[in-house]
Amino acid sequence: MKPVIETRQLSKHYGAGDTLVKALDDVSMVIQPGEFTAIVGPSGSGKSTLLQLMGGLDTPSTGEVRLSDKAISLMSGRELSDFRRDHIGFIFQAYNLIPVLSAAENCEYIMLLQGVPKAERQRRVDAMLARVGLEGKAHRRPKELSGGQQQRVAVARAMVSQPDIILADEPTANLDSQTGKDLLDMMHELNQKEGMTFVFSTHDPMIMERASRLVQLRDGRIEQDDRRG
Ligand SMILES: Nc1ncnc2c1ncn2[C@@H]1O[C@H](COP(=O)(O)OP(=O)(O)OP(=O)(O)O)[C@@H](O)[C@H]1O
Repeated sequence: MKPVIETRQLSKHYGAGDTLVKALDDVSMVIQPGEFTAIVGPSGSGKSTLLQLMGGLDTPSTGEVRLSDKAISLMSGRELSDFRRDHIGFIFQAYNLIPVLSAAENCEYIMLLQGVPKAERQRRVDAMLARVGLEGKAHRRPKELSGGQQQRVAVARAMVSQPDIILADEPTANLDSQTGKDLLDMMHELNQKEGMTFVFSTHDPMIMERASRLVQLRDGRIEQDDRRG
């Protein structure tokens, strides 16, 4: 199977000399379609840095990221932003919804940029909001929704443009444990039923328990990489 994302000897350094920080240090890994991967490790071990580089939101100091077998470094800025838009869904700890747009409009936005026709946009938004349990709340703005509901909108927004992979940076960190569990159940179901590939950066034991693969980072390096079942 063609990997969704591959990193080759990826490093990200900040500063120099005595103040050099190796946020990521020689990380090579392959994410296969259908995986439900948790990247774990102590605070400062490089989890967010790895996710940002994997999604082409940041550039490495050395090494390479390949998305669907294409090297990011060979893409122009425009090509990369189009590629990200069309192939990668992002979910962030702080939800990052657009406050002035409704739940439905937040989901519709990327499809507008993709040029998806209106009727198709509407169909996909309705189906996806129902899928994440938000039917009836399509017209609410983020501030009229709870944290868990906002994160559900973020999952719907990430899924609705039919990406190859969802990169989720500590998606449950701001949620109480029951709301976090419900959200995780929903993402796990999307993985199991629809084969959506997920990579999480997380401290959440519930995500670690469900993950099909656990990658442990320490000081910017992979300490352990276990696939289960
Ligand atoms: N812009 C930056 N400038 C300097 N150092 C940075 C920068 N961004 C990250 N770092 C450093 O890189 C290292 C890895 O940071 P990163 O945010 O990836 O860790 P993390 O594992 O996601 O941590 P947490 O679990 O606390 O979110 C840390 O030592 C951090 O201080």
